[in-house]
Amino acid sequence: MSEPIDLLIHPRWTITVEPAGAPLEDHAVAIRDGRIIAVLPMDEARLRFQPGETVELPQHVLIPGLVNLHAHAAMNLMRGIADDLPLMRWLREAIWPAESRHVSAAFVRDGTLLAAAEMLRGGITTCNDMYFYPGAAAEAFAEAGMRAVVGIVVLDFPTPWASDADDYLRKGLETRDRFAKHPLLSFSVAPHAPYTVSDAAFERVRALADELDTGIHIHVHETETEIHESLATHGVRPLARLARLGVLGENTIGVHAVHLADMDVELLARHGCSVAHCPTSNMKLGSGIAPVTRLLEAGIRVGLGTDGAASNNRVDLFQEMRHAALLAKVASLDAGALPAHRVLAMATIDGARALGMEALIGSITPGKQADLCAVDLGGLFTQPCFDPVSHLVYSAGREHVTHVWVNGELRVNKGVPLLHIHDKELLRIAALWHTKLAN
Ligand SMILES: CSC[C@H]1O[C@@H](n2cnc3c(O)ncnc32)[C@H](O)[C@@H]1O
Ligand SMILES: [Zn+2]
Repeated sequence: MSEPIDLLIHPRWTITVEPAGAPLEDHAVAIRDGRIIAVLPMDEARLRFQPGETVELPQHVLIPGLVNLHAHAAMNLMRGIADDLPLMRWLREAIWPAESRHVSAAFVRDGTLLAAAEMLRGGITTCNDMYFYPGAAAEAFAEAGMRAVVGIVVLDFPTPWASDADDYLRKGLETRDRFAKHPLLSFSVAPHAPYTVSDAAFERVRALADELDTGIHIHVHETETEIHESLATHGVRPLARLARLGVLGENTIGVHAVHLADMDVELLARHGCSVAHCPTSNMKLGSGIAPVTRLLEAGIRVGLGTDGAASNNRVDLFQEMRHAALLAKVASLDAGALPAHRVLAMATIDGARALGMEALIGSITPGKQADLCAVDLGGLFTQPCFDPVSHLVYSAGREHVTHVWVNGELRVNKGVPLLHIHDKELLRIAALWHTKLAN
């Protein structure tokens, strides 16, 4: 008697990511109740299972859904609003003034919906987000059916969302309680950066993260200015200050980590921190090149992030994979630096590990949730195909993504998103905000 299952996916290649190894050919992935229950040769799958549905993908590669380890999803509404500026001028002269005028619950909900649609279509199934009005972001991710870790943001200055560090934490906690039972949502504590958060607020951040057993998500060592200012104000480099305040730990994700002395790498490694590498944002803001090879050699987990659409200006992990691989080679003048399979692991299982979600997502492994992405390698631009992993990183793009599943639910089918909200409506929303922000 064959076992009933909900779905059998039969791609040409399956890249499980873990265990690492050559792509599996002519295998199938069996899914029941949103979970992967087996990865096995198709011949065996035909005998063993009675699927409710079979999806044949004869020229596709199936990979785990991609994990965006750092995003400000709502900033999709500010794509292209201020280009070609370095970080501090970009923030102080353009972005923060625009945010203080326009950010609201409606802004965050609409912007996050747009970003979720862009991410899902590009194969991203999990987003580690950090933005104001986390409740509005959570609503949008839930509506889009996308997995997200929503940041409880903390700054020491007032914004439309909250007045001071206590207010950010109190409102963030209320939001977390509101979504506590949601199957796709979880929360982290997200102090913005060392230069916007006081020692006293960091102490509350650490206490809250300990109490809730959540991660900490923070921008660190993005520019040299940040380090000089910290030395002038606190007498130590930002990471040393965070270590002193107890903010560094196995659940801490440091975003950017571009300017690192040996002592900084040593601190990250000793505390078991992870790094969210955002190569495109680092290039576009002229921040520099993160020393990814050094970080990996020190045993530090490195995942990939897009950052927000105002500093990228795409929310596209295929782009980040390619940029990460190419930048590492340029930085070290070593073509062997960051090979394709390592970069794919960074965009999947390493991101999942950084989020403490490796038991749930990040690889095509029995027992994990069925967050999956199919990429069509049958077209002209990906011919011939000697190695699908090479094509994923160096040749293909998000335009080749055809199917995306989250928890076994189809979110993109043959390139067409299956969201409750249609593209036409999303375009109308974007146009409305464009008018508001332009005036
Ligand atoms: C507390 S909500 C997030 C806050 O961060 C700003 N932001 C966006 N990108 C970056 C970046 O690369 N470095 C530092 N801060 C960034 C965003 O505009 C919000 O104000
Ligand atoms: Zn950021």
